[in-house]
Amino acid sequence: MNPRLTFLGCGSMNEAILGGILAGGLAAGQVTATVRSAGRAEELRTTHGITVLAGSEDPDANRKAVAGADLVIVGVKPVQVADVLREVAADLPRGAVVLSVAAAVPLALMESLLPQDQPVIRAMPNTPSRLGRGVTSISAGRSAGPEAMDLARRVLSATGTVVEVPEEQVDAVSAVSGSGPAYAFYLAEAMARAGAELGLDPDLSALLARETVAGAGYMLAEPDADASSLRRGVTSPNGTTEAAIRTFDELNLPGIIETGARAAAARAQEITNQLTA
Ligand SMILES: NC(=O)C1=CN([C@@H]2O[C@H](COP(=O)(O)OP(=O)(O)OC[C@H]3O[C@@H](n4cnc5c(N)ncnc54)[C@H](OP(=O)(O)O)[C@@H]3O)[C@@H](O)[C@H]2O)C=CC1
Ligand SMILES: O=C(O)[C@@H]1CCC=N1
Repeated sequence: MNPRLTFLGCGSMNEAILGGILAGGLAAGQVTATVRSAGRAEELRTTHGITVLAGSEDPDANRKAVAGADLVIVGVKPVQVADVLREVAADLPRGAVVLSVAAAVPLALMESLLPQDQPVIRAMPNTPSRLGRGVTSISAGRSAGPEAMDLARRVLSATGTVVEVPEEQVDAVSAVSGSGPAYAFYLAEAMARAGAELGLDPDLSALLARETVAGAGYMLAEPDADASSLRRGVTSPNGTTEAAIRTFDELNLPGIIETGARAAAARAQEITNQLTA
């Protein structure tokens, strides 16, 4: 079966998923997306050849876009999810699976806004999905049975790895892999700055940092890769890398990263509390 997909909202995250899915072979003719602005709609049409409706031009864009959909991927900001679901609730095909990628928006909230038996799935993807190298968690809502979960897994497999987690773990997934690409880019930025401070031309240093983080990522992507043993492979006893890692440990960089991840998860909980108050 060639599922018909609708993306409600198509910014950074949903465009990354869209890119992965189209590269995986789904025909552009199977896909409809909605956005707010006409300019963004035109950009997406030109880039991907899909049908795009803009809310600023057609107030019924979301309602029209869900007609005939098998899978509806909701990718608006968390605070907009409830309004968008309310808007499309009456137009959703009965069996259409609604999959939300929004951080912090609980299944129960989404289910309360949709018809009783509508299958709802909460997902936490990340932007490397565009290259088929993403990792996405999925959590089933009360009416999302094996068929709905299989459809989600099948469609999302084009974007990379798909794992299933209980909903209470989604904030932790978000703190590791949802936000995680930003941590890796942040590391690349810091390495580039360090190189420039050590006297390298800033552009050269940025190139070295970028290629290094990307190259290390490729090594991590090999089957059975293990971050610790790969790190040990670079760290000669009494050598230069050991001096750097010892310094990171003395400054408790792992603890700093854990504190950052805890802040991300706590922020998700705070948003959930605001949305459900
Ligand atoms: N960015 C990431 O790495 C990740 C994001 N997420 C989640 O993905 C969701 C989207 O985030 P992100 O892609 O970064 O955000 P963006 O702001 O990039 O995208 C939001 C999109 O929603 C569109 N939009 C706004 N209002 C409406 C509406 N009423 N109807 C239809 N479309 C609308 C916007 O259109 P326009 O462009 O015209 O304004 C835009 O295309 C969030 O809920 C976030 O938690 C989850 C994991 C990772
Ligand atoms: O920053 C955010 O809120 C979203 C969710 C995970 C990654 N980006």
